[in-house]
Amino acid sequence: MSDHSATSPSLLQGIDSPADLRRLSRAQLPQVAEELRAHVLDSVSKTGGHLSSNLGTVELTLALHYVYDTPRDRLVWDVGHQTYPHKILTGRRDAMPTLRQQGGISGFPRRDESEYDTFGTAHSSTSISAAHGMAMAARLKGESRRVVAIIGDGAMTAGMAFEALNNAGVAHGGLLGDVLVILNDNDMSISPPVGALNKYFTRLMSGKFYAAAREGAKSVLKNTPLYEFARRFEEHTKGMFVPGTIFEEFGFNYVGPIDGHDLDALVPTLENLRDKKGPQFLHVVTRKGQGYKLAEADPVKYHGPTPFNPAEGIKPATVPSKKTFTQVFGDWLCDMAEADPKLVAITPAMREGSGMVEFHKRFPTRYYDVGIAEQHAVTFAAGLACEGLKPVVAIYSTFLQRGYDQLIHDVALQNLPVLFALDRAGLVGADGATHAGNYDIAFTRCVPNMSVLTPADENECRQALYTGHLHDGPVTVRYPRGAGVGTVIQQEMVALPWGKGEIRRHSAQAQTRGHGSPRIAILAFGTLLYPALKAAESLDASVANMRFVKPLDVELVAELARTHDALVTVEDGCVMGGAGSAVLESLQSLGLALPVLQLGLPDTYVEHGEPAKLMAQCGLDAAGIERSVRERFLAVPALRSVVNK
Ligand SMILES: Cc1ncc(C[n+]2csc(CCOP(=O)(O)OP(=O)(O)O)c2C)c(N)n1
Ligand SMILES: CC(=O)[C@@H](O)[C@H](O)COP(=O)(O)O
Ligand SMILES: [Mg+2]
Repeated sequence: MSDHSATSPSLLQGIDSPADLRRLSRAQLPQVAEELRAHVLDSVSKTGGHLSSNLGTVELTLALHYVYDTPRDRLVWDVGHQTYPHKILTGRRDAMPTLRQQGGISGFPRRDESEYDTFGTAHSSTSISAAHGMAMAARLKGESRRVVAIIGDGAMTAGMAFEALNNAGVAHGGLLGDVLVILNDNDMSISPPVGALNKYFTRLMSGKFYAAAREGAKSVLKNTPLYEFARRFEEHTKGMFVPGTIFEEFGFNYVGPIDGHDLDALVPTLENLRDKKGPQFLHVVTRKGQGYKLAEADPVKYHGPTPFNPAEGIKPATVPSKKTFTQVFGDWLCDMAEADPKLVAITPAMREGSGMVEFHKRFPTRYYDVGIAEQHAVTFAAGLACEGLKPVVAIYSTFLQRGYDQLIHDVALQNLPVLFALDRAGLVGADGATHAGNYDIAFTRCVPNMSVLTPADENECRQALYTGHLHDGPVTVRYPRGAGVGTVIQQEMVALPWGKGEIRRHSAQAQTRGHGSPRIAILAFGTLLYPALKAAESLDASVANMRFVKPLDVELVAELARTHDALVTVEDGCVMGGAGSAVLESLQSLGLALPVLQLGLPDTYVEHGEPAKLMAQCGLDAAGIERSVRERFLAVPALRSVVNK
């Protein structure tokens, strides 16, 4: 990165809104781009966040806010992980040190954060649908505004993007939306992109065509006035090199590919497209990590780094840290694949995040990265299972939401043995509410044939995955982001007793309910077993590690209900419909009535922040569990003596 800003007064510091940007001359834009890129690198290196994608969208963002009348014109970003330059130009420059921190600005666009964030997002491939909706609304309301969807080549692989193209490219009751779709093609997803579409994009921007376009454009367009430049640029890129594309078949006017780091190409092309009616499609070529050599060389490593020193780059950790649950899964997957040739593994574009790099290396023919296509991932697994294979779908809890109908209709209804390794269960931290895996217990346990396992620690996670793999039906094994308590992981795989929990702590008051001192039992699901055990010490409560939400260990529930005066359920999923609800349902059918306190994630969206602090805020650390138990049972006369201690 060259240091333009060292020699001239800062332009970026004078931009508090896009209107300020639009007052600058075209000749000043390269300096703004340089300062913007430096600001992104500087702030992300301090806060952590999505770096490579943001370095790649600097010029595109600048050109869009320069050409379009934002916020009147709508920019709809896909995924939204590349919106830091947009945030900086739209009044949030000085808030960047708070990015993804508790109480700070979000790492994604949010309608409640800025009027420039036209559509809340973080799950991919929604932009064209939303932009089409906005464009049609403008037509119906008689407003003349432009709507632009900016979507990456990775996000473009999802079926939803094509559903939207299919709909946006034709007239509805004679009305056609004025929508521009910009394909930001950096030839990368989080990991290298996959699939036939990627091959197609590669052909469109292949050395031969794209390089010739750039060179040809330079000579054709030299010394032409602005409007003429734009007109000829489009003609040049369109007519000469890309006679017919798939996007034209969808009803879009395709322009490109153009260099997304060249403001002299971007600004006139956008000006030209801005004034066109109907569905437009602009193919822009960018480089992920542009301008920061280390990120250019390894955009995967710099996709979402934690804080680092930009002068040195990301250093390998010196102290070996505890294994994350993701690593536990990755190790198990390789060991299991070694033992069972029927195992195949699927990721919807999350190879690194799901811990599958090693599996991909060692078992390339049994590894499937299907792109950002969660629905397909699930039904594809169903097909594999129909033919006797044992598919493992490694998927973040939040992204399984995309494949819910497929989970019910294609997998569970046919009782197919598909193992869902559900990573990022519970709160995830800096990504916030969009990525929180709060709902999977509730939405999987209600599906017939599904089994739902909630291991408490690393070793149990390995054994739960093994147990799930052996089971002849659909199973989810859920585990959170990051590390657990750090239990020793036993290499030997031993199946957990199916549908059975275990008592991990006995209250000292080992009596039958109603006699002697009152007793409380905590029924813990998943990793919250450990804070529950801690809370139990001062409460002198019994604690059960339930392990299974479904099939629930009803015998254990009955035993605990008969020998205790109150039950507490604890889980890192939503309270509504969650594991605690399963316990209540079982008590009801057993005809047992006693006070029950359900602890879990609240019926609100928990914002971004540090996971431990957020869990404490939700009352799900040891102190919070203890506090809630005391508060709740203080109101029950029969239990007052135990919680008053
Ligand atoms: C539905 C969904 N699945 C997976 C993800 C995780 N994810 C976030 S960004 C990304 C890659 C997107 O690639 P692309 O759109 O090309 O943007 P780039 O990172 O290249 O800038 C993925 C897989 C997501 N956000 N949403
Ligand atoms: C934007 C997006 O969806 C991913 O990049 C996500 O932020 C990754 O999260 P993890 O860091 O938990 O893998
Ligand atoms: Mg990309």
